[in-house]
Amino acid sequence: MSKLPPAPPSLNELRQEIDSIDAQVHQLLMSRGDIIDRLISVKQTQEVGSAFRPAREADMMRRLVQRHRGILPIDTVEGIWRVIISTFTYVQAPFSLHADLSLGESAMRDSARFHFGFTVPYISHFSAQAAVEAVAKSKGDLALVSATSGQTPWWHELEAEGVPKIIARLPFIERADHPAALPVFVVSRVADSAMVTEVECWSVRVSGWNAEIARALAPLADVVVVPDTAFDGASLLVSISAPQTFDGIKAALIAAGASVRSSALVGSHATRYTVPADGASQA
Ligand SMILES: C=C(O[C@@H]1C=C(C(=O)O)C=C[C@H]1O)C(=O)O
Repeated sequence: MSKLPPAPPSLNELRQEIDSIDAQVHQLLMSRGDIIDRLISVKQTQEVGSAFRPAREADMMRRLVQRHRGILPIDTVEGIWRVIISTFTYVQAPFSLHADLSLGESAMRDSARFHFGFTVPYISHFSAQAAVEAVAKSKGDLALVSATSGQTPWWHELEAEGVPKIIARLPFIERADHPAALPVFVVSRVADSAMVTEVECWSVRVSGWNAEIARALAPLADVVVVPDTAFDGASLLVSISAPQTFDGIKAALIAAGASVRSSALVGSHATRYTVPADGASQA
């Protein structure tokens, strides 16, 4: 006599399993919240501007993607953790997001909501300059500005000591079809020790700027350019990753015929991290 195969679980049993998992996930989130009070005192969150720790967050997002398996889309996992991390940062020290909408509203709003959720207050500005100025006047607010184009050299506001700097580039995890793919710089005031310095962002003012110089620079660094009438030249925001160095970029600019009038480090961020279509990730 052959044995009957075991009966499949009933729908009710499967739903009980899901309810039990949901209760555990919720319990774990509440336990995560219980750590915050202790974290605030150990980390001295109140003393620097923002509780946002870009180095830690970039590392957490990379590890999340590396360990992910199964049918849940990576977009969903990334979005859930962005909301968890941002909201926990917010409950440590409330902050607002100042988004520059001058290059389009919907993609910027999607980026803000995907990376920071709906609890963090969202404030619209009609220029990058205004968003960055609002952050400069605040203790720990964040500005979101385009990382690839600009209408004004807003990064001049970041040149002095003690002012906000570029602290991150979003999305943390780049890939084709990212639901919030707009390249965005996050500008804020954070503790120096919390900065991730893999990619340096330099404000460089040059005279004698032309298409040939732009072509010489293109393979060496990512550059946002706006005309600078005062110098009959251009204001550049140059993102430099190893093995390139600022001195190397400066030498390339001079060799191509530009004069470098001034330069200042205006921030830094984690190395861009890309997940190719087949799922394996690479720095
Ligand atoms: C919890 C911290 O503060 C923030 C919140 C984080 C989180 O919720 O995991 C991580 C980094 C910080 O932006 C921390 O510094 O570890």
